[in-house]
Amino acid sequence: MPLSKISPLRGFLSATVILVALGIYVVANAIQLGADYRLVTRTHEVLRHLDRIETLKHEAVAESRGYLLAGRGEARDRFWRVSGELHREAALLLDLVADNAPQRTRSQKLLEALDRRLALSADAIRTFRPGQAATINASAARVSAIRAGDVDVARRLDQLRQAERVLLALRSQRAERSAWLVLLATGIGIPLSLLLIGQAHRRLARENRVRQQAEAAASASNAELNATVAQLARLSDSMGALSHYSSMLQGASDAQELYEITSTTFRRLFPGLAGMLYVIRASRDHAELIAHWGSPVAPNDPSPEPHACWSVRRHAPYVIDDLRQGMRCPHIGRPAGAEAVHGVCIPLSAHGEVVGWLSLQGEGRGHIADESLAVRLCEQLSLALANVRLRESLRHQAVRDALTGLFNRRYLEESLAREIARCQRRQQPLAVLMMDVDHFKAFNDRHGHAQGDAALAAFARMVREMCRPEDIACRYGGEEFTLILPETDLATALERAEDIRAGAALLRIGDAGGALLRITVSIGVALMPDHGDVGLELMRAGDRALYRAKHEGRDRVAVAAGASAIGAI
Ligand SMILES: Nc1nc2c(ncn2[C@@H]2O[C@H](COP(=O)(O)OP(=O)(O)OP(=O)(O)O)[C@@H](O)[C@H]2O)c(=O)[nH]1
Repeated sequence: MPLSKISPLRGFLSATVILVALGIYVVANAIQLGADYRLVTRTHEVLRHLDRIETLKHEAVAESRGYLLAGRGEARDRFWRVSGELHREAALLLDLVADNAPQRTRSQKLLEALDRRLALSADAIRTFRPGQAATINASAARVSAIRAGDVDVARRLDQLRQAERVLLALRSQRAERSAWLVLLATGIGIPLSLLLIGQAHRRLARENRVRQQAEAAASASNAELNATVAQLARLSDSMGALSHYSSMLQGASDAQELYEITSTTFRRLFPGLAGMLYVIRASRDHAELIAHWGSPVAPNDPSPEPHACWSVRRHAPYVIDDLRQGMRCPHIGRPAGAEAVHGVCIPLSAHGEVVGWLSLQGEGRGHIADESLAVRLCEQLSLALANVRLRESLRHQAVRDALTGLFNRRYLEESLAREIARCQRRQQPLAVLMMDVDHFKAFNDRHGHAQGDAALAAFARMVREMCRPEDIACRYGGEEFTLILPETDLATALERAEDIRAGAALLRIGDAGGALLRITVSIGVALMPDHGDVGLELMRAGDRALYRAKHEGRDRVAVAAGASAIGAI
């Protein structure tokens, strides 16, 4: 298997095994080398002893000859002393070669040869008599034995030396081989271990890198997943908020409720932002700030022109990164503080027409958070606004007279019955004024139908302006009008009727030629409970009083018959 394919664990294990085996081998070889060294040292000692034995043997022989030739006693004494020393050396030699049987045998034989040779010299010394030197020479047999002994000793010494030298060579060779093998094993084992460790380290580093990359990828995908989950949660919250807002808007009965729901919803969903809700008036000449929430960070025009907002001009949300520097909508003033203010204006469009806009503003620079949610909320608001307007318009059409804007006859009959019941419950009076424009046929004939319409509208406007909020002004039909005055007694009713009559007489209706036309009205007054307890009864009584006012000369007020003290004014 190539080294690069070995796993890091295997690599480290193999390197450890090699290093341990190498260590054991080196220790074993060191022990062997130690033993070899000791043996070599001993061989040198043996050789030294052999040299010493040879030297002592030569000394002993020389001393014996000295004694035999010169008869000096000192030479004889030295002979005995050297002989003793020679024996001690020989004993030491035997000790040194005790574990080597052949050398031991050779050493014993050398010792024996020495003993024999020294015995010859000792014998010659013992038999020597001063002045008898010539006798020695005469003993040829002894001389021959001495020479043979010398040769024998020399031969045995050589044998021992040869054997020790062979041993020395063998031991040196073995020690050298051991050292070389240690070197070889170390030279191979250590680089191989290092290679394995390096390879394992490299693989480990690579695996570490791969693991780190995998961990980084896993953590990135984890973060991505978390972000997606958070986004989904936000989306779900947004959808929930949107759905709740939508259902609340659908339940709203009028525009005012829409504004309140919108204000509450935006305050909750966009807590850091101030909101301004503008609605363009039906006349489209200006917009009106009809609701606001939060603390505005810039001044806002309460009644700007519709085109004062860029979102209306562009029919799209308009983001302002910083109100201090960017292209502000003209309806937003310059923020007073030094801090950046960001904002967005979102148009409210329904059925292709912009009906208003929502302006959101907050401290700091940039886009508002969750702008898309704000846009979708505004879409819902636009639809709800259009629906409420449509509903109000239909309701208006159903109960209002188109020419005068007053309530129509159907509404009159419904509300009269309701108001009578209410006043009866509270034991309060209720007055009904039946009003009719005098000689209106003649007015029409003289000035035209359009002028007639204008006169009716002008009269209706005047009546409406003179009404209290609880009064109900209606066009009964043609040029006839009815005014219901709840909780009004006869005296007050007559006062109000007289005010209307006088007001009508003061009306000036301009014709095409610039002339100012005048009208007068007659009014009949009936009172609940004096003239009846039901609507029809009261209206008939009022009608009769009106007829009387006409009959008595018009431009006057008459009270229905049966009323107490007050008669016609
Ligand atoms: N211009 C205009 N005329 C209307 C309207 N409705 C009713 N008229 C007219 O009002 C006139 C009512 O006339 P009459 O009922 O004869 O009464 P008058 O002329 O007002 O006379 P007196 O009520 O007796 O004073 C008729 O000519 C109708 O055509 C309307 O909506 N516009």
